[in-house]
Amino acid sequence: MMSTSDAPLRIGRIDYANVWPVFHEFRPERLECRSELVYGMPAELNRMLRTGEIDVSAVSSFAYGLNADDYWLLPDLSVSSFGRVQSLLLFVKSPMEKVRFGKIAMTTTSATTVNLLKIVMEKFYGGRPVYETAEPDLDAMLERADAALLIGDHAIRASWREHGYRVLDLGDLWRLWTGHGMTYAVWAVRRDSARRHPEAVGEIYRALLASKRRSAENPEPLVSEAVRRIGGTESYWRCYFAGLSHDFGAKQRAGLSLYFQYARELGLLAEPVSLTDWPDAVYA
Ligand SMILES: C=C(O[C@@H]1C=C(C(=O)O)C=C[C@H]1O)C(=O)O
Repeated sequence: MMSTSDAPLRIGRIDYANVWPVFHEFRPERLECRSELVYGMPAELNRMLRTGEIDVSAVSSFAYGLNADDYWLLPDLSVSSFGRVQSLLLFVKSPMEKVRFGKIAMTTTSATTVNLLKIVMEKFYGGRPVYETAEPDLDAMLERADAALLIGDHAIRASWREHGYRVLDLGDLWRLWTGHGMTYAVWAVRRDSARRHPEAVGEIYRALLASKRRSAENPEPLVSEAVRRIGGTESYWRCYFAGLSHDFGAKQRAGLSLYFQYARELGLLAEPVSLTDWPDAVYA
């Protein structure tokens, strides 16, 4: 399904707090072009961007890697970290000795982090666990598995509980083993949509950058909204947002390129991935 030229452009918004700094001040109704937001979990938006049900979206970087020939990156937007993220968490029930060759339950909502976990377990820890995907419910996952991977707000809420498990932060592990940062999500536009609507995509892109800039200057509105909508303390959310980077410069690109290289080495990706920016972004 592809949008026709008079249909509104559909913009995917990941329904997790990690993208708020880019979307918080973004108001599609104030734009000249017709556009609408579509909320979803990363895995749903990944699928919708692939089928053309949406035109531009924050998606898992792994999903970009799978479809790089059909997408362009909106430059300088990402969800990245240089170390600890606090929302990409492996909850470990059994000793790591057992987890390495045991069973790991992984949330259905992710594409980047499930493959990051495979890289960490197989390449760095020399393990070969069995993976299964499951709805993001920590107790149900750990009834049947030695460890469970949650991302986003599901991971944050679970980390606040008195759960008694050991917790590994995937951003931390990646940094520890590689020395690099990691990019979990990027903003991608379908090439066919961008060719049909370059001006609208430019307007949307400028508005996203402006929203990101405002949130970086003053994260306090995000912090209060997160406390109100999700819970936790102001200091938790200040630290959470400060630990994320929403830029996509040389350092983020280096970390993501290494991830794609390792994913290929493990057969998780069939082709090498090049990071190709939307060529008209220079005019936006
Ligand atoms: C930092 C995060 O990054 C995310 C992880 C994703 C993935 O694993 O596919 C996709 C988008 C982001 O939501 C997070 O979920 O907390």
